[in-house]
Amino acid sequence: MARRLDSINDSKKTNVRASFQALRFIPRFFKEIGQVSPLLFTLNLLSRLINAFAPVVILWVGKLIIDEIIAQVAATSPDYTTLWNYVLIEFGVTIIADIINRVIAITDGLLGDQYNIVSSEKMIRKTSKIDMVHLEDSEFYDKLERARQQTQGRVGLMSLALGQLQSLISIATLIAGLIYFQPLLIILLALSIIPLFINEIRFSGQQYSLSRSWTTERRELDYLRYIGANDKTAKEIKLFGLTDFIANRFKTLSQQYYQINKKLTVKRSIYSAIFNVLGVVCYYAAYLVIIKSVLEGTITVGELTFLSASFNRLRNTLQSFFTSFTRITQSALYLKDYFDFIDLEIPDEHKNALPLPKVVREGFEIQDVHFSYPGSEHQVLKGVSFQLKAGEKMAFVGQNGAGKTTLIKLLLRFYEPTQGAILLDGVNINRYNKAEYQQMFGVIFQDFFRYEFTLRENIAVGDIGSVTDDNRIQEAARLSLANEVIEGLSLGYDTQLGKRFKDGQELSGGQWQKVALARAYMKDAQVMVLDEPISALDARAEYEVFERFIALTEGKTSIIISHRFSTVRMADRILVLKDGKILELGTHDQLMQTPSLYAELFELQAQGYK
Ligand SMILES: Nc1ncnc2c1ncn2[C@@H]1O[C@H](COP(=O)(O)OP(=O)(O)OP(=O)(O)O)[C@@H](O)[C@H]1O
Repeated sequence: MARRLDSINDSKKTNVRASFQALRFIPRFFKEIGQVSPLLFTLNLLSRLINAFAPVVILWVGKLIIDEIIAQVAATSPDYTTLWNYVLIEFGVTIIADIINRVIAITDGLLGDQYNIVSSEKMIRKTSKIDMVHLEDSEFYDKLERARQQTQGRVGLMSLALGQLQSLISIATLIAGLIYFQPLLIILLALSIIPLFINEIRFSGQQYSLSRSWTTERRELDYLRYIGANDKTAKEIKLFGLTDFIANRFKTLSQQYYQINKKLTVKRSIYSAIFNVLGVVCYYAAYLVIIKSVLEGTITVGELTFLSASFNRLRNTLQSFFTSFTRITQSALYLKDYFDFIDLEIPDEHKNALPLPKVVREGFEIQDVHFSYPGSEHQVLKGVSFQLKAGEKMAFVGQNGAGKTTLIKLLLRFYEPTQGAILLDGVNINRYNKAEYQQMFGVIFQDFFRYEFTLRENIAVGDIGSVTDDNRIQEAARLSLANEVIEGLSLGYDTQLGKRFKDGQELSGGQWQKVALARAYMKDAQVMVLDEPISALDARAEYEVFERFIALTEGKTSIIISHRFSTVRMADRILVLKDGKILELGTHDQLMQTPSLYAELFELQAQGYK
């Protein structure tokens, strides 16, 4: 069942066969819906089953009524009892069918909503298990986009597919009526419907191909829409006068899609119209056959109304059955994307994983690590080797793009080295269970996320299980100086942060950093990593924060990335990276005593403060 990511790189051309093949996902889709709420699902199916017979029953009673009227009009002493009973039956059936229709509509809505919740949750959970390598891959994002797109269409697909089952039974009963009275009508019916069906299937395949091949562009359109109307980008867009640039880019791209789509839609409509005319011709041919039978006295007038109405009803039901069918095949192709995504194979980390050391004894050993990002030729790390001893505080410094953050990402197993290895207590880190291994770290990245949650929740994301533990949250806030932020907030820890939601309060860059830093203090992590998350703090605050960090992580292994040398010097050892290689490694004093890049940069910064 599980599939590899690269095995679902289907070609863009999707044909009719692919549409039909995608239908194999429908039973699984129904199974999932059934599991969401067995009761609602059964009720829905039963209601549809009962109502499937309603059309033929109503038409048949209609025939009985007409025949009865004609009989009573011709009778010398008419008796209307049977007639009124028929009318009463038709009335009853109509009312009951209407009530059942409401039940179908309600259960459809409820089931659809519930399935939407369950499947969206599944997607969120699945995404969290996917490797960073895939998450940073644009092709992967296209898949995700198509799977997400299916989320919106799932409710409609469900009622459509269930409706098809109902239509199928109605069609069977109506066809049985036609065969009983006039088998010739079936041939006319087939003639009127089949070309329309083939046409629908053909265009539906083309429509999906088009929409699929435009996934990347649609993602770009979404992005342009987002940056064009967004509080975060508004400042720059205004100041740099980017509105026209973004709007024009959006317009050009969407116009291209519109034009291709329009061409296809118009073509599809023209063909449909032609085949529809054929349908009308067939209907009138059938009508003539029926009239002829009445005139020859082989069927009654009631049967005439029954047959002509049945024929017409069948034609309409079949037509909508086929149109819905093509819509279903189209949606089923998206369903395939969704299931492909859900079925993505995640290597079983628990198998053969070694137990993680409870306490790090020796530390990390980075052995001749080389690394290039997937899909890139550029070697970011070129043979990096060093030891990070247990309990040691190390600082990484180096120019922008030197590879500091990349080194951290490898240490955290977001990526694997393309060459070389990283050992923890003498064992390659990829031998440990990844989730457990990553739990060992308390990390704050420079591009930490600003969650538009409350302040309390923003701090608690460092250890979300403790979201109700006021003492821990307050202590973490005190250590990171985030408690100073609270003074300006109306609802204290319960203040909503950010501007997206009602009563949200925005923080300054430095205040956000203090909040993010508090996350690192939320859990008692064995290894702490601060990847330049406090660059926006004022000099006094940064110094204070680092002093606390050093004191608090006493005896713990930690890594600090910073461009401020006053901070860096507090580390036990300093590693200077240049173009993916280690240039220098030593204590502050050692590096200062030799003519080093570190000493040069340190002096340069110190001069600036004089
Ligand atoms: N996800 C990625 N995919 C491809 N290349 C990347 C990715 N992230 C970083 N790089 C490249 O890797 C190189 C090193 O980046 P890295 O973020 O490790 O530098 P850094 O030393 O932390 O820099 P800074 O001080 O600016 O944060 C850069 O050339 C960058 O363009």
